[in-house]
This record gives sequence, structure tokens and C-alpha cells, in this order.
Amino acid sequence: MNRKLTDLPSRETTAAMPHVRFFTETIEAGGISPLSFFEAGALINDSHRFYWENASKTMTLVGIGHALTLTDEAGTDRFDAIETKWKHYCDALIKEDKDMDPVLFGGFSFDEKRSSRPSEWEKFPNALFAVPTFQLKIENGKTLVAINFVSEESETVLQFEALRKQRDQLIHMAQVQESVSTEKPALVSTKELRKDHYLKAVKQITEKIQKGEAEKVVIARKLALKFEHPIRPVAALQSVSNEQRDSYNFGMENGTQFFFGATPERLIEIKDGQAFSACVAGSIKRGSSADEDQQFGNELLEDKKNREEHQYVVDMITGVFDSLCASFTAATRPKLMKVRDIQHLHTPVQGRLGDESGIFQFVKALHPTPALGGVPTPVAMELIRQEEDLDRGYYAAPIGWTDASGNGEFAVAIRSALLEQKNAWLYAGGGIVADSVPTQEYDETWVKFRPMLRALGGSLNG
Ligand SMILES: C=C(O[C@H]1C=CC=C(C(=O)O)[C@@H]1O)C(=O)O
Ligand SMILES: [Mg+2]
Repeated sequence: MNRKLTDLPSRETTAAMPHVRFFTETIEAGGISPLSFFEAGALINDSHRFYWENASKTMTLVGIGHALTLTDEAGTDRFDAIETKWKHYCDALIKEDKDMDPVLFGGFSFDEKRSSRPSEWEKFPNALFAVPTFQLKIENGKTLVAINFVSEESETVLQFEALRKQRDQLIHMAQVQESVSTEKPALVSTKELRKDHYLKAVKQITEKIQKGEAEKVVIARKLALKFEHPIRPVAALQSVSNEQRDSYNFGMENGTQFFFGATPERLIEIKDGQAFSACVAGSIKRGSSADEDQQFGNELLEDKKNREEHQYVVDMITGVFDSLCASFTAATRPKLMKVRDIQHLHTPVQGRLGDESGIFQFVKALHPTPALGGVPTPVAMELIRQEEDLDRGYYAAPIGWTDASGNGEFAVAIRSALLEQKNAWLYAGGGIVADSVPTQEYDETWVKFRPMLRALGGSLNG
């Protein structure tokens, strides 16, 4: 374990990359809940943490601190920029077989051409990724903790020793501290922001679609919640982790702000040469009994407007798989996806990777799918900017991770909220097509707000 870091081979220096070495060291640690580890990060005053639990609950990742931060740069494609920088660091990675791969976790904003007007998202650049200093991964019944460390200097032994001490302290705190309280936060107020504007935008978009200016456009709106006391990110995660058992539960901390959510929508997973995506669009609420639930589900499967919303997404995602995969398959009819608060139409898509296609190429080609943007994409994006007039920030955008071997997974950050102390902003939207009715779309957004309202102690009645 106490490798001599200074003895390890150094890497060539290039103009693009200064003399960099990227170390990682993994140990196995028992008896840690991921949320306790996450919370231990706050106890050492780190405000750069992340949390990720995949929808099938086979893998949980927690990150504390930033060993390395990657952001976009003006004038370059943000997806390519993150991919290129990450590859450079991966080339400098020094690891042994027993060490897990370091992960790069982060997200992109929905729209890189978003307005520069002040909003709650100001502190989030168009791409924000980090390799955590301390990385916890629970998979296949094993709990692993790694230290990741990037150094541009030759003398790293002392620094690495200090990180080992900190890691042991984090594990100790995670093992012995009291578990997180399950009490819901005390909500002071819930405000619907610009409801009239939203209804008008849906009406206008519907008319434009009827005139043939676009085929589908997703329009969103937001709620502002105020609380009596600042909300701790760990409490928000605890709620979604308990309540949303079939969703991707994620959280990304950026200083005093915390973006979190429980999304059912996979954008892309790459695993051992295979690519997996999911078309998720078309919605109906859950029934109050099993019979009613099934009745609603059948209604959704047969509903012309929802099937149309869904088909645009299938056409686009299968088109991307056609261009980036050596071969692919997609179901011919949507199935139902039922999560705690809502049912969706769902068509899984799966393919075998083409030679050159990596996860960021899929993210770049897929975002935004017509479940969040529209058809045609450039027209829909322009209409969203004009008519919706909302900074979506990281809502409806790709969030996830990749590792040095090219595996990884990105979800679409819907059913999400931005928290800052005593404030939270919640976002929800829906796919508008030619026969959309503004009040019905409005009602659908209330169903989509439910996971975050539930997590934050809000009223679920809309
Ligand atoms: C835009 C959202 O949902 C999308 C994903 C699934 C179903 C949708 C729908 O039926 O409208 C939306 O396209 C949201 O949750 O804010
Ligand atoms: Mg819809």
C-alpha cells in the first residue's frame, strides 16, 4: 500500500499537458453507507461532493473533493473538449491491478447558448466535471474507497500520505456517525413562477406546430420553494434514495449549491463495448389502485398524442445508434415504465459500439433528445429560448460519469431541483405536439414535480 510514488515512472511533457502524473490507490472498506460517507465529506468541510445511484441499484458512487476539475472553454465544442482533456489525464494514470478506475463525474448545461441574464445557475459553467479526491464505489457487494491525486510536481509522497490520513478519517466518521435524520424540511412557501407565461408559451408553440414551423417542442416551467432552515444535501439524497427506488438518484454539489434529482431516463450507458439508451417520453399519472394504475397505463399505450411524443424520440435515438454503432436493436412497440409518481412510454435501445465511438460522442449526438428539446432540434432550441425564456441550467441535461476504460453512464437530469440553503428551484416540462392542450400539459408538469416535492416536504396536490 505504501508505494513509493517518487519511484513511479514519469510521463512525457507535452505543450497541451504540463508534466502531470495521475495517481490512484484503492482499499476495501466495510460497513459504510454511501450517504454516511457523503456526509463525512461535509464534516471535513468539503463542498464539492457528488452522489450517484444507478436505476437498477447495482452501483453507487460517491465523490468528495476535486482531484481534478474540467470545464468547457469558449470557442471549442464542450463535449469534445471534456473528452480530449480526460483522455490526456487517462494517459498519465498510474494504477495497479487492484485499484479501481478513477471516475470523472459531472454534467453539461441544457443549452450552451443560454441567456447571460442573471439566474440561479450563474455558478454552473456549460460543462463541469471532476475526478473526486476520495471516491467510494459500492458494486457487487464490495465497498471500495480510492484516493485520486493529480500532481504536476515531482515531490508527492508527503501530500499522498496526508491524503491517506484524511481518507482513514472519512471512513471512520462514516462508520461511527449517527445516521441521517429522515425528517422532512419545514417548507415555508411554494411559488409557481410565471405560470401565465408558461401557459401562453404552450399555446403559442402548439399553434406554431400546427402551422408546420416545428413538429415537437418541450416547454418547461419552475417552482420556487422556501424553507425555514437550510436544507442539507444529505437529507435531500436520503429522501430520494428511499422514495425513488427505480430512478437514477444523483446529486452534484457546487459550493453552496446542490443540484439533485431522481430521474427515470437513461441517456447512454457504455459497458464493455455495448451501448444502451432509452426512449422515455409520453406520460400519465399512477392510479390509486392496481386496477386504476393498469387502466391508466393502457390508456397511455393507446393514446395518439403520447405515442406521437414518444415516436419522435425513438426516431432520433435509433438514428444516432445507427450512425455510432456497428449494430443495434430497438423494441418495435413501447412498453410502460412505472416509477413512484408517474408512468411513461419506454423503448429501450441497445447496440454494439463502432470502433471509434466513445461515451462523450454519444452524449454529444444524443443531447438534447426530443424528450427534452424537440424536432427539428435547432428549430426547437430556438423556440425554447424565445418562448420558454427560462435558464434551465443543468435541468434536462446530461449528468453522469465515465472511467478511464471508457465505461460510464449518463442520465437526463429531469425530476430535479437546485438547492441553495433555504431555497430550492424545481423544474418540469413536457413534450408539446400539434394536439397539446395547455391546461393538460400544465397538469402533467405537476405530476413531474412530485418526486422533488415529495423529497422536500412539499404538497403533492398541485
Ligand atoms: C421534460 C420532462 O419529461 C420528459 C421525459 C419524459 C416524458 C415527457 C413527457 O411526457 O412530456 C418529457 O418529454 C420533465 O420531467 O421535466
Ligand atoms: Mg408529455
